[in-house]
Amino acid sequence: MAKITVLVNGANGRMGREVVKAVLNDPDLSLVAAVDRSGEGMDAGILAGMPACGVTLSTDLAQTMETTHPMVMVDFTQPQAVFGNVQIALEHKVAAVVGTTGLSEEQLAQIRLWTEQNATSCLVAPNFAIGALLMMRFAREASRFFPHVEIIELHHDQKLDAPSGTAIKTAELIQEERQALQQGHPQEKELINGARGAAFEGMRIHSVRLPGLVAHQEVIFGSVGQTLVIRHDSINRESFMPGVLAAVHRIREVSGLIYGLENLLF
Ligand SMILES: NC(=O)C1=CN([C@@H]2O[C@H](COP(=O)(O)OP(=O)(O)OC[C@H]3O[C@@H](n4cnc5c(N)ncnc54)[C@H](O)[C@@H]3O)[C@@H](O)[C@H]2O)C=CC1
Ligand SMILES: O=C(O)C1=N[C@H](C(=O)O)C[C@H](O)C1
Repeated sequence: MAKITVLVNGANGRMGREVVKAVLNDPDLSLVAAVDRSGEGMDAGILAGMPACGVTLSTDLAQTMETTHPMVMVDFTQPQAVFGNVQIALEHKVAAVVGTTGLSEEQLAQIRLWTEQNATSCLVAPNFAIGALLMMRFAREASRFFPHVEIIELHHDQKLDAPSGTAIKTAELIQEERQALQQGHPQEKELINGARGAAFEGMRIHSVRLPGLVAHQEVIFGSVGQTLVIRHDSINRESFMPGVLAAVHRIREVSGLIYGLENLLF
């Protein structure tokens, strides 16, 4: 069977380097291009801590697509860049696997249109760790019985967006299931701005940023005389790779926009 050819965008970043390594180690995938705004001309394999692979980093995504013709682009860049990157990929009829967070609902709607216009597909996955998908699924289920809930997400201090994409997706899933509820005391007042976290449909999301952390989330439910805590920890970035690889393998078997890895895998 022919290998799936892959372009990694953001190949010099924390996630991008891990994806390059995972693609190089997968016998059914072929890394044909690596793009990043830093590290131009460096070998992607070496940057990822592997032997040289002969793919050097470039900075121009469109031009690189036109010369290397990848089947799939994997994007782990940054919130301000991802929308434009996805447009370039889909207009070149390259299927996109997107881990970068920060896309708005309006942007997702536009991405859906591009997939339709170009007869291709795009997965936007706020979290590729299978344990995180289960944490979100369990939280959604628990909220049927425990409508009082707060989300605490904890990440490394280089993260650009808050709250995390995972926390937003978790809140959206909970919202689908739980009864409408404005939590907290109606007269509560913040003595310091932001003390109660971000408000989302009557629940609160809290963001912690500290060196030493990777990606962690607790969903805390409270009821009379009991609490339930659902927690997931990514202790390294390898935790995301089985999900990324599964998405690269499957993305061309589907069409349109898929939001959430669970909708491709489960
Ligand atoms: N969906 C998931 O499971 C996960 C998602 N993420 C998300 O992935 C994104 C990247 O995270 P990290 O790798 O930690 O960040 P990072 O800052 O380590 O890497 C981003 C890389 O993208 C490059 N870059 C930025 N703008 C670019 C552009 N316009 N064109 C080409 N390259 C560009 C940077 O030079 C950098 O090398 C973030 O949005 C983060 O939230 C991170 C971990 C897991
Ligand atoms: O920036 C990160 O690191 C992560 N970002 C994603 C998010 O915003 O949810 C996924 C994971 O939490 C790691």
